[in-house]
Amino acid sequence: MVLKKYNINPDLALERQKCTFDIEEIINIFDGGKEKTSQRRKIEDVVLKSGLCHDDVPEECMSLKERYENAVRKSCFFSKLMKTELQEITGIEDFETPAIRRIADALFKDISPFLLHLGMFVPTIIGQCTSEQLMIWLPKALDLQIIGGYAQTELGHGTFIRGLETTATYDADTEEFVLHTPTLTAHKWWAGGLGKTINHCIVVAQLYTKGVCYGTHLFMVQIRDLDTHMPLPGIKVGEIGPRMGFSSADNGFLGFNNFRIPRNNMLMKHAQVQKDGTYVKPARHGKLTYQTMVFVRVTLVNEAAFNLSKAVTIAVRYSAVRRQSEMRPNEPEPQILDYPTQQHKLFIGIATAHAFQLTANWLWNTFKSVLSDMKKGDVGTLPELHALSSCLKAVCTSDAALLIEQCRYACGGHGYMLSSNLPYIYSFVAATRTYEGDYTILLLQTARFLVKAWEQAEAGKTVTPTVSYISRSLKGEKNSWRSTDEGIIKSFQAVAAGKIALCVKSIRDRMKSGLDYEDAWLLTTVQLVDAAEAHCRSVILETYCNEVRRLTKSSSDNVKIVMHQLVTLYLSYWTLQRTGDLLRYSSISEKDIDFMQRQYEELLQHIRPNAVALVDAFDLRDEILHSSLGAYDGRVYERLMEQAENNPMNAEPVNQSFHKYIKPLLQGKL
Ligand SMILES: CCCCCCCCCCCCCCCCCCC/C=C/C(=O)SCCNC(=O)CCNC(=O)[C@H](O)C(C)(C)COP(=O)(O)OP(=O)(O)OC[C@H]1O[C@@H](n2cnc3c(N)ncnc32)[C@H](O)[C@@H]1OP(=O)(O)O
Ligand SMILES: Cc1cc2nc3c(=O)[nH]c(=O)nc-3n(C[C@H](O)[C@H](O)[C@H](O)COP(=O)(O)OP(=O)(O)OC[C@H]3O[C@@H](n4cnc5c(N)ncnc54)[C@H](O)[C@@H]3O)c2cc1C
Repeated sequence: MVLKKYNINPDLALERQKCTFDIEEIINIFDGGKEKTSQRRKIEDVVLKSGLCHDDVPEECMSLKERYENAVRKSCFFSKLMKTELQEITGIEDFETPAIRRIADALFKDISPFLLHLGMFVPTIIGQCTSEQLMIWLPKALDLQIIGGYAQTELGHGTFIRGLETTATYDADTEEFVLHTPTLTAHKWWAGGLGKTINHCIVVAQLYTKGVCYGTHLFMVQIRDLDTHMPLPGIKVGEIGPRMGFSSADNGFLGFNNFRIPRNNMLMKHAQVQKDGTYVKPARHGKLTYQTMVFVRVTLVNEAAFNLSKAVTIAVRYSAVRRQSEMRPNEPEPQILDYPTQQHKLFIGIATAHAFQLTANWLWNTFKSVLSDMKKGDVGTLPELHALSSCLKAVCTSDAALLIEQCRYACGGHGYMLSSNLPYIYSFVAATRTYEGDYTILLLQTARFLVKAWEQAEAGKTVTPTVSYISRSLKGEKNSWRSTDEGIIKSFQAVAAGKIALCVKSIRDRMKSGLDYEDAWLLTTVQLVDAAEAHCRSVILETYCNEVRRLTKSSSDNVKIVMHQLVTLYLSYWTLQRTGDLLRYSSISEKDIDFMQRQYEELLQHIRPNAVALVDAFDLRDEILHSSLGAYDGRVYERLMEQAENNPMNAEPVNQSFHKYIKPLLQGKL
């Protein structure tokens, strides 16, 4: 749609006059510097001027088939743009640059069928191929001569990778692997792009050679003819059907009937099958084939932050424009943003978007540093990265989904309109809580690491920095509540330590009463999930505080003030959410809680004048927001009416169903 130009709504104009800080300063902080901001804006200009974002009818009014075809069209032209103009004009060659990710949303209100190509296919080639394999597939994949996906999940198994049923059996006579789908439940299910778009696929299958099963490994498989796009003989492939979201992409199913691929199509960076069928196991770590999942989990923390920033921008701008009810008899209707309960719903969204974005950046740097250790042959830092990326992916996607839904509630009935974009943002983020490792499963992975860390600390060994609070707790350090940043973080660490201690105790007590370790663990899993969540909270709180302090060192005082107000709001909010835990594991008193409640309510008032400016500082263009409620000019009612008038349902005054059914019904002739 072409966005009509309106004058700024006067309420929003006034809000912007109240701003106490330089918005550009905050924008630069989140972009990573002035230069990065200007580079991002340049990329956005190129894409927006390309005309690619235009749809003749609103996407939500298209059929599923039309939506898919429209998204393919845009993906192809966008890919061309990335290879040509974007590279030439901005000098950017890296597809994963956050700027490309952001502007992609101007093209796709839902998602691109090419997402998995860039999000998982290319990263798997980079992380799992030998240098010879890399030279064959990477240039083709980057140049989009081949388009791929990642087919791991099956109809019967997603979480439990070791339970996957697809087999890849090595035939030494022909030096080929035979891929086979032995049962109904062994069919690959869900892979993005698989339904209709891709011609290649990374397939995860149980490797058999010389009659022995060596567990799951990765294989590069061509599934469609490059010219006709017909499925190759021995391949059964299709689309799995309509979903809650992801409607403009094609999630697929895939079955193999003794389908042969060359030996060299096993991705052999870590494990190999030699020509005679001899298996060479990975030298360093058994789970290196899971690396792409770790990469995506890291990027999903960024997705949580970005999508939450979109939702809260929409809801705050709308709340500044919307007037409803009265605070005192006969007074004019206030902006709904003036209600403390509305501020309570929304300001935590702004603070959380900051917290998650800074945590995402920190996690990305940790990921890069672990990769560089691994390149040198050191896999010692991988378990901590796995534990961190697992819990942060789980908690950030889950919190973001809840807060996005809260933004929708904050917009009342209009938030329910697809044109608000809130339902799209929600359904996208809701899926991220499940895919790439379900919430519970990933927290249990972190819990495993925490219990081990506890045992190591008990044995007097040094533990990694993110769990050093465990050693302090074991040494008997008592928590004394202080309502400072550091004090609150320490108390949250005391909560995590207390919960881990109880888990360890429960497991041991259950074992003493005769259970084996597996059963004792299983019966403790409710507590273990809780402990891992508590650990994750302490990591986010600490990272957020540290990063704000570091990044605002040379900022103006006004930016320091407002960024720190958000940090304090975040700390107070979580303190009040977790009073039960804090009363149990820290020395917080009822008086302290009263103080925190008052502080929280005062902060809402302090932040109120800057609320619109703070969401403006996410610097999200209208074309990215796609929202009738959240546009920069605040012309909510004009846009809602515009959308209604453009609704294809209104193209004819009388729908044909009247003549076919209603009239005969009215006349008793049906
Ligand atoms: C042209 C237009 C384009 C526009 C687009 C714009 C471009 C932008 C591009 C970038 C975008 C980025 C966004 C990306 C979005 C991508 C969309 C993704 C869609 C979804 C994809 C998927 O879902 S793929 C499938 C994912 N599946 C899972 O995650 C399954 C979850 N299950 C597991 O991970 C495992 O089964 C398990 C961990 C639960 C258990 O595994 P297993 O049984 O094998 O292990 P154990 O439990 O026995 O543990 C043994 C031991 O190993 C450790 N461990 C486990 N996992 C790991 C790991 N990953 N790394 C390291 N170590 C691991 C575990 O902790 C144990 O350790 P111990 O020391 O023994 O305790
Ligand atoms: C939109 C979308 C896109 C996707 N894209 C892809 C893709 O491109 N490629 C791909 O391979 N896959 C993809 N997936 C699949 C996704 O990775 C899986 O759905 C996800 O990993 C969860 O696995 P599952 O569906 O088997 O859930 P299940 O494991 O069946 O989970 C169901 C419930 O059981 C619980 N549960 C399971 N095991 C345990 C346990 N051990 N302990 C306690 N509770 C347990 C879970 O917590 C959950 O509540 C996609 C999924 C979605 C929704």
